[in-house]
Amino acid sequence: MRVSNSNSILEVKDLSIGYKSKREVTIIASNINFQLEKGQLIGLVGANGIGKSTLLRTLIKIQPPLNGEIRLNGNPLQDTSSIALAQQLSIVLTEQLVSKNLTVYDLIALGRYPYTNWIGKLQPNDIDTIDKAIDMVKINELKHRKCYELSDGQLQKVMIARALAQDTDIIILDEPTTHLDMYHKAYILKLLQRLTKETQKTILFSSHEIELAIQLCDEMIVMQKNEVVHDQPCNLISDEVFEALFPNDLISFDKSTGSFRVTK
Ligand SMILES: Nc1ncnc2c1ncn2[C@@H]1O[C@H](COP(=O)(O)OP(=O)(O)OP(=O)(O)O)[C@@H](O)[C@H]1O
Repeated sequence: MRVSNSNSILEVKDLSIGYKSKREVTIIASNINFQLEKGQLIGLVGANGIGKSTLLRTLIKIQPPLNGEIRLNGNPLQDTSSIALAQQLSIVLTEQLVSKNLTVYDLIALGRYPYTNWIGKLQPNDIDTIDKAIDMVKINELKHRKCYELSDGQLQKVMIARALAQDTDIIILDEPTTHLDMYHKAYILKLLQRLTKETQKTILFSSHEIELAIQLCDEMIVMQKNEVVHDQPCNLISDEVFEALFPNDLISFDKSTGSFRVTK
């Protein structure tokens, strides 16, 4: 694959994703092509069951691609060791397998595991990175609390701080706005937008908050039945990509406001 742009963090070429069992291969999406660059906020959207989580799982190397190439910082993902992967890519999943008995600080400190020795002893630069992550997400007042004491919105911020402490080029989040109210959905996505600008990290998230993603993202990946499209939100609107996302018997997309309306 061509490494055409030194700012390119993640490149996907002719990718097919899906599931293989002994008896059959189920292709969820194919011919996926995109290139994500440094400092961008990218929203991955599409209808329920279209394959967003499958795509993210493939990008984070939990699931093998059926076909095609994924390159992280120019190197094939399949050849990237677990430790090298953890130094370049961090993950925030919806259903986190965190021990909620940990304090917020200790949970965020776990983000440093790719850099600490086998005892996991934090060095001064680790502590500095953890403190910066806590400051950036503005959760200083939470740091001595136990994770089980947190609301969903607070826990989401803590998980984002943990990913920042991991100090990777790209952070990938699967539905970070699930369980949040309207205000906190906007808050979390706005926080991600600010972090891309302040840190120049690339942040890719999946979401059903299409209208917020249109307003906040630099680029979006839209999964449709027969095609996966990647472009800036304004181009996706003028190409009428959002009109084709859902059956139009119930909702339609209003180009002028960038929002969906219930058909009367
Ligand atoms: N382990 C699996 N084996 C086989 N098929 C699977 C598996 N996991 C998911 N699928 C199927 O893959 C398709 C895509 O699912 P996926 O969870 O990726 O969609 P999604 O866009 O993330 O959905 P949602 O928005 O509802 O979370 C669905 O048809 C689903 O049934």
